Amino acid sequence: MDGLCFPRSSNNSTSLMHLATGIIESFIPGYEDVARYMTETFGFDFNIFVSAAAHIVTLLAALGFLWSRCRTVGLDYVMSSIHFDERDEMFTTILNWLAEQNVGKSATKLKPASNQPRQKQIEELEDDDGFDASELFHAGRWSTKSIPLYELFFGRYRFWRGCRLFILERQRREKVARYADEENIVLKTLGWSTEPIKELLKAIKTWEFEQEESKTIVWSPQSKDVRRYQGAWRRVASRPTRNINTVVLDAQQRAGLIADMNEYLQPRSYRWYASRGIPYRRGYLFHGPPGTGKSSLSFALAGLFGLDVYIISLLDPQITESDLSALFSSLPQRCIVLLEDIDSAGLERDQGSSKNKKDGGKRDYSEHTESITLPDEELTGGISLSGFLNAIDGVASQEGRILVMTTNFPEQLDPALIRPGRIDNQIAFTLAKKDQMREMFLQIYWNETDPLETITYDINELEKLADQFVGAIKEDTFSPAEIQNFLILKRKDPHQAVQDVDAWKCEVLKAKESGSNVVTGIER
Ligand SMILES: Nc1ncnc2c1ncn2[C@@H]1O[C@H](COP(=O)(O)OP(=O)(O)OP(=O)(O)O)[C@@H](O)[C@H]1O
Repeated sequence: MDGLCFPRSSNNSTSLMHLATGIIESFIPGYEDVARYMTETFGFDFNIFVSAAAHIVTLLAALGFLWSRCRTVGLDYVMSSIHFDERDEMFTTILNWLAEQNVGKSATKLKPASNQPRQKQIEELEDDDGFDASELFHAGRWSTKSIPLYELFFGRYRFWRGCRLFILERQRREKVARYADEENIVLKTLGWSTEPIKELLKAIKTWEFEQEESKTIVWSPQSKDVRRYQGAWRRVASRPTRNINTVVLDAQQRAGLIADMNEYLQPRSYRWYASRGIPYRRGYLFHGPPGTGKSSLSFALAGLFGLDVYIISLLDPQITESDLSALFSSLPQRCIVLLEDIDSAGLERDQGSSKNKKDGGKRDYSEHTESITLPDEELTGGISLSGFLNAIDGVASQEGRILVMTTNFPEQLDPALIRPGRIDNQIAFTLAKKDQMREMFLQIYWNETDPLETITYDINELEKLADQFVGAIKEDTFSPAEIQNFLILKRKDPHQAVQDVDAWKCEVLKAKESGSNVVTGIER
């Protein structure tokens, strides 16, 4: 310290001061010169000033830290909270709800909504009339109009509901595995009861219901590698609900089916089944030729009763028998499980052929049907009939679900698959009857409720045209899908449909007879 010109004193505080000056100098070269200059200019020891400032800053930082700890611990003590991770059904709903509230609208940090169904953006576009229908459609241009949906970024948000303050914290969590949850949210409020948060959650659920009232949510099995962390099912679509009246069926058949499902779904039915020891499950088989409305009716029924649809393909190589059991056990209490084209799912029983015979895990179904032993594993699709029956009947399988199987070939199904108790009601779909064709014709051209249509037809005129149209086609000849396809082609003019129906009919029949199923060109 020889180079220093500060007045020397023998007391300890001065030597400490010089020590401090030396330390500061080693971090900030030139500090000594500045300190000397300041001391000489202003006539006081600048080192004392710096040292005091350093003490004050340290003290304030310590106090700040203590305050934040006390506040967190103290607030945690007087607050109740409910925690959600990504697997919880409410996780996305809460974020979506919040994004719509003032807190979401005024937030300065947002992120694109990861779980928002793409469908929503597309629907918002559908109302867009900024497109000229006479121009060629261009998907790229159309998609530039899509409005991305956002949700709150990680952080802490406060919002009021009535007189109560709520806090939402969106937190990133440490990754415990490749596909593990990476975030969670915590809803907090002041007080030692979680009731106000539960009330809020009920209101959020109601909001969600109102948002999706006219939607049917479709789920499919989660892919294998993420199933363990993100649950068995994944929401794949949210489709506009199909009005049950748009599926043209025999009126009595439709009414009977609706009454049957309604009776089953009523909460009191659960008690009735339980008190008699009958498993609370119901199964339907929709059978008939392709394009007769089996899938359409399944979705329309889901919409009518507000049920989600869970679709499983038994041919999915990712689904093993144990996966199937897990899928059935993690269904919600009320839903429709749709298994389409069950005849092609390769569910076979082992008849003792050397090809299929396996030693282990046999199950005897003699009690239910003829004396036949089924192995636990068959070849096709990895799911055997016994594995499938175990999954749908097993103790872990969710009660309250409705199983709908569809097939074009009911006669090919194993009796064990469709025995009462598994399939309680069978609905036969047929090729188009006269009444069905008439109803379809009227539905296509009667646009009373469609404000986008420019031409409206008088209902009496339409009824006359419908009669002419139906008069030209023999019933049980074409599927409703074929009729619909023709009417869509002629959707601009019902007169044209009546005029062209003979030519169309001949062409389709000719194609069917030749087995080609190919009809020439599209003529409007
Ligand atoms: N009964 C019907 N009422 C109204 N539309 C129908 C009817 N049947 C078929 N369609 C129309 O035909 C198309 C195909 O129908 P859908 O997929 O429901 O038939 P499907 O019987 O399930 O056929 P597949 O056996 O090939 O799966 C849909 O667009 C649907 O609107």
